[in-house]
Amino acid sequence: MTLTLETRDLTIRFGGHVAVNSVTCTFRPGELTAIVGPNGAGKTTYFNLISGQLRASSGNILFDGTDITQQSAPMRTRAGLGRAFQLTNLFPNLTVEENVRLAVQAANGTHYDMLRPWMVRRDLIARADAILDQVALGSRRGVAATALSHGDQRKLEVALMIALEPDVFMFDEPTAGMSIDEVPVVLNLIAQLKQDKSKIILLVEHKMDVVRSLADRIIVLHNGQLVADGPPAEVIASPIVQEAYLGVAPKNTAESAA
Ligand SMILES: Nc1ncnc2c1ncn2[C@@H]1O[C@H](COP(=O)(O)OP(=O)(O)OP(=O)(O)O)[C@@H](O)[C@H]1O
Repeated sequence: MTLTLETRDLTIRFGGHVAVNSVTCTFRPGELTAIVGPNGAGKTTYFNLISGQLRASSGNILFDGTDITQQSAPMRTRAGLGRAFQLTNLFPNLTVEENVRLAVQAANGTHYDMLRPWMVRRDLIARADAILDQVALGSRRGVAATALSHGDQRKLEVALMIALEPDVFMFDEPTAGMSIDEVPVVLNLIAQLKQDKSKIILLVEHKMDVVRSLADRIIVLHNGQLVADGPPAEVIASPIVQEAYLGVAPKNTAESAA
């Protein structure tokens, strides 16, 4: 059976406000889905529901055929849902290299062989090195996580997610706050991850140029509801998006769509 991630009538209420309203959607491997919509549409809330940071008021989340609606965020991570760590999840005083090695070890913990510790250790070190190169942090390996620039911290967050070898990669505005020269590194990294067609990739993103360059599919949330779903060109051109998304934030999108 193909791996799928599915939300069924997923809903969350904050008091009287329905932030995510009965969203039904299926995500499949080999597809990068961008989740777009105006400010306050419910994108991050939907993301948090999927990763387990928030609990649904009603509806279900199914991952690989299992209902994970009631599972904690760590359980979902172990099951294969990867979300970029916030800095608070890192060891801020450890170096970049130490953080990545710890994540690689955590991912391989169950396979640890007491009789071959050095052999295993060499494998893990090589894996950590490869990930550091992949995210272009090789030259920053000896720097404490807390001393990194904002852009490098975001890269480290992605490195830790890669280390955990998830089936689902979740990116919430991965280039937010980055300097102009840091952005391509992260976009190339996501494009590289897309090459592995066994992965499901979800991306919350405001910048339409980023969405256009990476997405295989776009879903649009508006007032917590799923209002469009399809190939990028089709969704961007649809009247509901022109009105609901581009219409609501003309300045933002006119700039980024240019
Ligand atoms: N913990 C919370 N308590 C109360 N209301 C919340 C909470 N989290 C989110 N909301 C509300 O839910 C709605 C959706 O917020 P959310 O952050 O998911 O939107 P978004 O589409 O990610 O917006 P943005 O693009 O601005 O990040 C907003 O009206 C927000 O104020």
